[in-house]
Amino acid sequence: MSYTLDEKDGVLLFTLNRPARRNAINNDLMEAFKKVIHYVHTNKSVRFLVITGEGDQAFCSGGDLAEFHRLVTEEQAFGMLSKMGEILYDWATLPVPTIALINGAAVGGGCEIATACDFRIVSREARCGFIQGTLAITTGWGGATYLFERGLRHDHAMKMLVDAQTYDSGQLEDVGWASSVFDGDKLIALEQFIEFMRQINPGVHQAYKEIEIRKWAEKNLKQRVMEEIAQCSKLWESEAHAEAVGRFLSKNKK
Ligand SMILES: CC[C@H](C(=O)O)C(=O)SCCNC(=O)CCNC(=O)[C@H](O)C(C)(C)COP(=O)(O)OP(=O)(O)OC[C@H]1O[C@@H](n2cnc3c(N)ncnc32)[C@H](O)[C@@H]1OP(=O)(O)O
Repeated sequence: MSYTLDEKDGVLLFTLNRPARRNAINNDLMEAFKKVIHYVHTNKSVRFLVITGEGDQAFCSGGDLAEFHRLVTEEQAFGMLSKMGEILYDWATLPVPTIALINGAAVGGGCEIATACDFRIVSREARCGFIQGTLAITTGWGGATYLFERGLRHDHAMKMLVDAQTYDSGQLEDVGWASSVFDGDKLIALEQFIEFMRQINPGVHQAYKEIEIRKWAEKNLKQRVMEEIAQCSKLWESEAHAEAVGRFLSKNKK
């Protein structure tokens, strides 16, 4: 199974379980995201939605380059990118606090998924970054649109995107992307992070989420996400992108 889903004491823990692929997102995992979103909407017992990665190497390495390398044209790319873009919008507008429990590298689309969450709790050893630029593309799942919504100083947000480099946990906290940095057991860190939230009525959490969701509706956020995705789709069919992905996929091959 490419993921696990555990509900305990109001916390729904969604674990990406493809460690041999650094928890890369393939079509199966996109369907899993949809199941998780439906579960949250239909189970009022869920008070917090947490996403994490299996193992200690990666939270999520973004789209599965082997699976998606087959997508060549702008139209083919838009089909996959917009599917995940819709999913992430539905994720970002859930009525419960969403937490990215970042146990390792969060790069590319993995960084976008974390940015679409309300909170990012980052392991001291983790490195995260919007590395899409190194593949001659831009963020393809709405991550830049969410990043500009997260209240970072504009130059900090822009530099994360245009540098296309990974940041260590200290840098991520300095620029305001990481909500907190933890050492040791991630589940202990999670419980410490939600200690006070647990004491508050879920209706309060839902009301605060609705304030942000109303703002996003007024600002046409979803339309802006789709425009971001259309832009990435155009770059996807470039020779530079195909060559960059080909280099990555051949780098470890004997
Ligand atoms: C799809 C759209 C979306 C967007 O446009 O927004 C994106 O996500 S684009 C960006 C796609 N992601 C990447 O380019 C990241 C690629 N991965 C890495 O940079 C590294 O793997 C890293 C930093 C995550 C971890 O490095 P580490 O040294 O720990 O591991 P390896 O690189 O040796 O990888 C181990 C193993 O996993 C395979 N792998 C890793 N990432 C992916 C991936 N995204 N898709 C498919 N497979 C991946 C890698 O090929 C190795 O396989 P092996 O068979 O063992 O050689």
